[in-house]
Amino acid sequence: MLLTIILSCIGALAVLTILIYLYRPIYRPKYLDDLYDCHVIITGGSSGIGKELARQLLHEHGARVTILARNRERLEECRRDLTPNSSDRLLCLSVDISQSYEQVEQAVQQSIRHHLDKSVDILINNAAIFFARPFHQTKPEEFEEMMRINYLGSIYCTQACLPSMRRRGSGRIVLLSSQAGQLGVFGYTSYCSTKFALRGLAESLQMELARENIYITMVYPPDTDTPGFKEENKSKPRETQMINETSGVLTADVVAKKIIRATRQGSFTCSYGLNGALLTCLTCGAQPVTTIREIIGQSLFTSLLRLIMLRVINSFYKLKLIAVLLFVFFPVYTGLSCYIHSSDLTSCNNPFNSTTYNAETFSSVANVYCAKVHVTSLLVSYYGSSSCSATPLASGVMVACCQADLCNDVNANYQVSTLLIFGSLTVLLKFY
Ligand SMILES: NC(=O)C1=CN([C@@H]2O[C@H](COP(=O)(O)OP(=O)(O)OC[C@H]3O[C@@H](n4cnc5c(N)ncnc54)[C@H](OP(=O)(O)O)[C@@H]3O)[C@@H](O)[C@H]2O)C=CC1
Ligand SMILES: CCCCCCCCCCCCCCCC(=O)[C@@H](N)CO
Repeated sequence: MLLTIILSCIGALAVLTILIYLYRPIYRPKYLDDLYDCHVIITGGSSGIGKELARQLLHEHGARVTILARNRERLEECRRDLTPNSSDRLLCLSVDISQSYEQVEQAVQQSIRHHLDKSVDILINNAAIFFARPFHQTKPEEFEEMMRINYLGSIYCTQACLPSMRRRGSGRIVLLSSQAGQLGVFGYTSYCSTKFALRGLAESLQMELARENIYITMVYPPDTDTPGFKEENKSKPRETQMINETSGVLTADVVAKKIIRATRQGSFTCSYGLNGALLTCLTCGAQPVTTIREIIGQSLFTSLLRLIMLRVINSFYKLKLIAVLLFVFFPVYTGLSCYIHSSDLTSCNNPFNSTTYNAETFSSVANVYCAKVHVTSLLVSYYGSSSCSATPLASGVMVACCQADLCNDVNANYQVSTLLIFGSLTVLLKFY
């Protein structure tokens, strides 16, 4: 008996050892301890995520940074912002990374000369353009331009930096993708394609470069509050907005911090929040891994995630109808209840009673809330963290909170009725 137990223990251990050996991470990059005096090139570093990366690398890590972007005024403003006392640690060069390889190469050479002939340690391919628009409203030239900047621009910069990294035998290359580089999203026919292209590039290139101690990091942020994002929002289809809202909005500061960490670790992927982790696990495909945690997570959970994703996608396909229902219902309902409760509401500071109120601000505020309500109910039901009955409740609470936002003074009657009406609406939608 004892012998059998001992033998099976040894057997189990042997199997485990073999499994761990077979499934060890494909490569293990060395952690970059010290970024002081590191030579970093950031494309699109004059705005948003790129600018925040430049700021943190300069001021928190003491790196030497070169920013490549087109607009000279924005570059100059950025230089003043980041180094008010002017410093030779920051070089800003005006170049369009999508025009020609030669121009990009010249800029990289200039950067190397400027930073005391140090070869490039880290290249961050961050520059991109983006907009959300249905396929049939997008011109062929717009597809071309986006591909040229987002994809070819990254190729040119990577090719220009690689020789010096190779010579030294180490380097890190970061490619800014997006959650929209992990799944197709309504309105992103042009943008998604460029980000999917980067994924193919990253997987193939990593296979070539791992033996040379050069590691690639693909970054998949959700919506991030940047000048580019604000511009994009001016003409975003509602469907795109509602889908994107499921992942929330981050600040450039948070996004940049994690990019720097992932780059130092040499992780192949860098994602954000619960949706990010789930999407990265679901879309792992044939990409390399650098940690045992990823191997276990991906091999155990991808099939389950596929099932959940099918439900999520199903709701994305039906968004239009749900959106119409909600967008019609919400303003009408809120208008009515403002009218009914107008005496309660006058006592508190709410925007609907102020003189600046007009129909347009009213419906745009209402629309944002609608999206949030819908998204909350989606999340609650898909993550299965609560039963069906929790969904309308969560939405009701959400609306109640939104209205408390509008009206500093919390009015109980008003909110209870909101909760009930919205609760029943969400139940209807759920069964539909
Ligand atoms: N903000 C978001 O919601 C998200 C962004 N991302 C990705 O993060 C990256 C940065 O986004 P974000 O900070 O919002 O972008 P912004 O639009 O705020 O900034 C883009 C930067 O890229 C530069 N740029 C654009 N085209 C070129 C070009 N042809 N040559 C050189 N530089 C160029 C711009 O400068 P100039 O115009 O002067 O050339 C600017 O500095 C992008 O790759 C984006 O796809 C991913 C997920 C979400
Ligand atoms: C099982 C897993 C469930 C996961 C739910 C899926 C959620 C998808 C959200 C997609 C968000 C895309 C944001 C793109 C932002 C961006 O890149 C732009 N701002 C720039 O153009």
